[in-house]
Amino acid sequence: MASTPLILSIDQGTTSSRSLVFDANGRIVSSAQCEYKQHFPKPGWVEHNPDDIWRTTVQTADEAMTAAEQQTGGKIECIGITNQRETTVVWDKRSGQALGNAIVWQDRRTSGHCEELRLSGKLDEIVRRTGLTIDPYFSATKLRWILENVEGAIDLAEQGNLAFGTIDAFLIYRLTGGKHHLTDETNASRTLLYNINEGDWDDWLLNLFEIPRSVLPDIRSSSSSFGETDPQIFGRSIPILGVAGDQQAAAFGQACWHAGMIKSTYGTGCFMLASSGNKIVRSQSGLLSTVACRTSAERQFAVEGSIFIAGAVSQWLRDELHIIEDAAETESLAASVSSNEGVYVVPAFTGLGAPHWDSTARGAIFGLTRNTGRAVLTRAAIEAVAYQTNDLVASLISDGLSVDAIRVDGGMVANSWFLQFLSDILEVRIDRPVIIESTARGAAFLAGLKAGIFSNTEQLEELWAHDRQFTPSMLASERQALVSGWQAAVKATLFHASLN
Ligand SMILES: Nc1ncnc2c1ncn2[C@@H]1O[C@H](COP(=O)(O)OP(=O)(O)O)[C@@H](O)[C@H]1O
Ligand SMILES: O=P(O)(O)OC[C@H](O)CO
Repeated sequence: MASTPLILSIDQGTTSSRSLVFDANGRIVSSAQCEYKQHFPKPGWVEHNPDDIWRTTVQTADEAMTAAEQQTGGKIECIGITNQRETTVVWDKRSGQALGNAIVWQDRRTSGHCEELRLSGKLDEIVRRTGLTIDPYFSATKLRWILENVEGAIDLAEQGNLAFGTIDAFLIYRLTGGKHHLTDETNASRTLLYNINEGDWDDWLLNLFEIPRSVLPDIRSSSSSFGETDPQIFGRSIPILGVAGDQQAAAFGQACWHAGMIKSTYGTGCFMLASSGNKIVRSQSGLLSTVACRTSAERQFAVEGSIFIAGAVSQWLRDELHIIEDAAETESLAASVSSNEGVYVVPAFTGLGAPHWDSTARGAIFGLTRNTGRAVLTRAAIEAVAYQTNDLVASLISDGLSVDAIRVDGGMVANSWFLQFLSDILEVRIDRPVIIESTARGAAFLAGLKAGIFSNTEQLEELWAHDRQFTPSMLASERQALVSGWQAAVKATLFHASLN
């Protein structure tokens, strides 16, 4: 019997590293997952230990590969990598050893630097070049911070021995035994150092952030060759043929590559991407322009709304408030009460992202009474994710895009109560696919196309199937009252931030 071609997809996420093996029909054959420690050394700071990222990646990859090969008699033919974006790490090119912890996308330590940039009148030019905005979220100010504050970094950079990367580049470097310092264009487009119009690192931005060009990886398109793994790691060399930032990979895994198609991923944060095909669409209402995955010569783009806290509200309820034991409990608790009783949670724990972009905002709860208990608080926290998505949809609409249906994925979409509420608030059909691991699937698609395991994107489109559709059923008056309550809560939160 001919052996089945298999694809290993490494999904290095904010809270865990996952490895999934897919077959030539885009089905999951095996998977392994390992959570790792989050470091919060100061208020607003979030770090990851790069060795934890490396260890959990190799461990889960090994586990998933062994299981899949034993189960099917097939062989892993290629690897796709997808990763939490913007998170910034530097390492010594000679040893591959990181200089300190990675600064995570949620980290706010560079708020002051961002404020200075805004006040210096650079916003419009930065937006024009990058499609992004000025915010600590992106990599550039984090890298600048490292060069200024991490011992030895600037000296190594001057010697040409310092490497910068988002997590994809770090993993490629280590997996290829230090042979390749590469990133892909979707990850590059999130650094604030990449010119979205020209498709390359931008000298004006490098100069502005004082970043030496020698620290930067070379950029490839997402479905291309990123070298082969060092045989000492998995016992043999395996080509890395697909790399993309996790949100772009999720859009690809959801087959959202025609202009106008929209996906929204609910992991730690929520990231909504609307494909704009081969055009860069410039939002006038707080959304970003970003590079999407492509499989041909023509570059592809998307409009993105980024919300920093989505599934992480469940972790907050579990780990900080201790009012639930498991994220899955939020579904039955939210459904156990008939309304939010006027309670609104604004989970601006790490500032507010799109469309407000206020890195100084902090979380708030409104409408508490002596009667407010864990069920109402949980419901309000989950509802907040839907209201935040509604703010993104309002931005898309005011930018002239139409929103007919949204394909959703990520850990939080296991919560059907949330998806029904989301559909009610958005007044839009929500499609949950059979495979909600779209991120990993997207990276597998990118690698599998390059390897010839999949013949074209039409074939991949046919592999997408929905598990359940959620359609709006709430009374317009009820919806309006809820959205107004949310808007008032956000306004008060922003006002409070402006006082500091
Ligand atoms: N049933 C659920 N209801 C609400 N949130 C959930 C549920 N299941 C998982 N989550 C949340 O989803 C997130 C995990 O999703 P995942 O896609 O794995 O995230 P990431 O890739 O950011 O690490 C966690 O924040 C978790 O709290
Ligand atoms: O790891 P996730 O799924 O929370 O995604 C993080 C995003 O890429 C941040 O931009």
